[in-house]
Amino acid sequence: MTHYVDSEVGRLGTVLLHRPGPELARLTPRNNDSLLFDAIPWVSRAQEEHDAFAGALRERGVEVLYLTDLLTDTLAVADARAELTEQVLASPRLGDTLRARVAAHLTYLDPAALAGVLVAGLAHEELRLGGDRRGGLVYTLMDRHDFVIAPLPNLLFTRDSSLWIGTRVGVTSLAMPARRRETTLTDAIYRHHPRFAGTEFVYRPDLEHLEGGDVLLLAPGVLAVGVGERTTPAGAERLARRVFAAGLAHTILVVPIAQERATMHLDTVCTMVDVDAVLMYPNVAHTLSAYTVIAGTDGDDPRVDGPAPFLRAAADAMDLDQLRVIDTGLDPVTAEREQWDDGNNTLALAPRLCVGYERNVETNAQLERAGIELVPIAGSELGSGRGGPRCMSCPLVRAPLRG
Ligand SMILES: NC(=[NH2+])NCCC[C@H](N)C(=O)O
Repeated sequence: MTHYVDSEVGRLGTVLLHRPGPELARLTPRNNDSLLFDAIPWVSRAQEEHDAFAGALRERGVEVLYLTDLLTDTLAVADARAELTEQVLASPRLGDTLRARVAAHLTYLDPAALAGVLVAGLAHEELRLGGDRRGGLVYTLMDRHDFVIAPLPNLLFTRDSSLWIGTRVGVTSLAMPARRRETTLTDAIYRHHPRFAGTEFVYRPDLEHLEGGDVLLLAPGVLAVGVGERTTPAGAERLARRVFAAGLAHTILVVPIAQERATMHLDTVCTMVDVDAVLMYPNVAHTLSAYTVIAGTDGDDPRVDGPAPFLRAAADAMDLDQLRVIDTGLDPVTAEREQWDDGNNTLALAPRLCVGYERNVETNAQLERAGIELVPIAGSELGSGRGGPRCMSCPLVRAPLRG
């Protein structure tokens, strides 16, 4: 099985999704901020919306893999099960007494049930230790609303926890505490699931912070990496060194983005919809700048040029006269609303064909005017975690653009 991705727009063959489940039902007004959701989603409607998203992909010939299915298969591998169990038990929040109780609880779960707990977490009352203080001091003092194992509601955004460049997978290094455990799951899948046997890694979760939403494969050999709230300059430099060493790219554009929630990843302000066209948030399109990083010779440090305007630097690196820009929204207010609602965050199924949220009416009209076909999906509930079709998908196979 060859997995291969060298662009944002080559015909999509296989994608990794996560169907949201009981982990979303853990969100309350008390914890939604720290769990990085802006509202409390209606779970069954979010699932319907997600099923429609997956259906739209399948209808267009895309193979959809679900993270929970891969995780369940992976947990049937003894080493993977031991490793993943050890990782949740290692949390210093537990203490030895509670740790032993949780370990006993997990031992009896079959792979599917264990996958369920790893994703949805374990609430205080679910452990059912009775009133005899068998959980020890930590369990006794734990708030009834707290989790013994925290849920992973942002697993929905599979874009961030792993990424593919060429034939290699990168397991990323997530910046926010609420998401860090996600990569224990993606890492175990890629290292132990038979489908990925022999796959080489381009990035590891113990390296400097880097999230998939910040990485755009502008063209074969050319990457853009956003640095801001999530990916650090050190993460971008580390990725550059690793892709250069592996011969996966010759140029990396490092793009500083505002360190705020509305622009947490580069793909919240810019996605590609054709080999030479980007959909961009107009309020930043012409102010965004980029540093061009190219491989040093003979193991020297990479060379850094710039800054230059992002659109100019990108066109040069991609060997184009210019990059076509399609705006999110028409006026600044509509643009700001639609950017917030992930109008920019489209998933290309092929050049000039992409999936986007139906609610971003102006952005979608702009796409149509530019000759881009849009497959609209509903996202009123899915969007409450601040992510669109690109964030909710991790491409594993795209038809190569490289000649
Ligand atoms: N690639 C993306 N834009 N991902 C969106 C992730 C949203 C998620 N709630 C977070 O804050 O991490």
